[in-house]
Amino acid sequence: MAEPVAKIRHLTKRMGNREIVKDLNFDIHKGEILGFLGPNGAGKTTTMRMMVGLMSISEGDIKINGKSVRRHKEAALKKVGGMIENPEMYQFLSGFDNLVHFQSMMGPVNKQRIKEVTKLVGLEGAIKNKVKTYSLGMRQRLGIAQALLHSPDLLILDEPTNGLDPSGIREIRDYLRRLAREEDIAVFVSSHLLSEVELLCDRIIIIQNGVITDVENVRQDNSEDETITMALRVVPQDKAIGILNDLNIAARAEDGRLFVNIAYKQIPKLNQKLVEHQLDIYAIEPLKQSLEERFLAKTGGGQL
Ligand SMILES: Nc1ncnc2c1ncn2[C@@H]1O[C@H](COP(=O)(O)OP(=O)(O)OP(=O)(O)O)[C@@H](O)[C@H]1O
Repeated sequence: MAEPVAKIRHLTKRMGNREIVKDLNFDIHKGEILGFLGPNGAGKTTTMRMMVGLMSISEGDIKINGKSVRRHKEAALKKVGGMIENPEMYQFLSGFDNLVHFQSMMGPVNKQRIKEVTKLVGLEGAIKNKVKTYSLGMRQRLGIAQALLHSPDLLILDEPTNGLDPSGIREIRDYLRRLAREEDIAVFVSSHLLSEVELLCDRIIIIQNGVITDVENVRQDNSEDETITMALRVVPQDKAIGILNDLNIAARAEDGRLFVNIAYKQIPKLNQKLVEHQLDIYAIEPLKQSLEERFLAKTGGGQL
């Protein structure tokens, strides 16, 4: 795998005698959307503020493209775009003029880039309208466009879907996925909603009380030897059980389905056998556990 865009090592933040963030270690890779999931007050914003240089680091370091945020802050943050808390916008200016204004504070205005980022977040039709006419979702997208102006390799977004309705959440999700895929950007996004990060992210880091308690792959690629649980809806069932037994696969019948634990690579063979014996196959599907179920199983019902 290519070098990670960001390497977070032993990252710690102290305020007074409290450790708000304790010894965080993780990497963020190009093209991935990494979720940062935790309840209110877990330390997500504090971590992100350190990652965009808005807050000093007490201990440890963050390296972006190999450059240390602690020692070479300006060079390290050159390729980082962030939207932490609600983006500040001029309500009486158009979205376009807001982007021009923001870009002019950082250097020369590049209208071509403004057009590109506008397209990336799907605001072409409204970019000349005043921001005060925008919905919350459009403002969030304009904030993301602003963070993208200088073509960052790493985009850091703190609760970008906060306060949005389901269609607004969906829009942000679609645009972020497109960004990661088409621009090959690493996206690090926080949320306190498990169901939301599960839909959006490739991988999720769970933080509780300033400590990483879990890292989960959301899009699971099954390796050949991995054992998975499959649910089979086949008729007649007793004949199917006989075939499974011949293949040394134990089956459990429940609710009109058969549940089997088999190696991923055995699935085609099983399929073939059932067809050969002319069984009626209605479904052969992996029994997926939702992230919530996996999380509850791991924490023994712990609260997020
Ligand atoms: N400037 C500060 N001084 C003292 N304590 C702080 C400060 N900022 C944050 N905290 C505390 O640090 C903890 C983590 O806060 P943080 O905002 O990082 O959490 P969070 O996971 O982003 O939660 P939320 O979603 O509510 O913003 C909280 O207990 C908060 O009260």
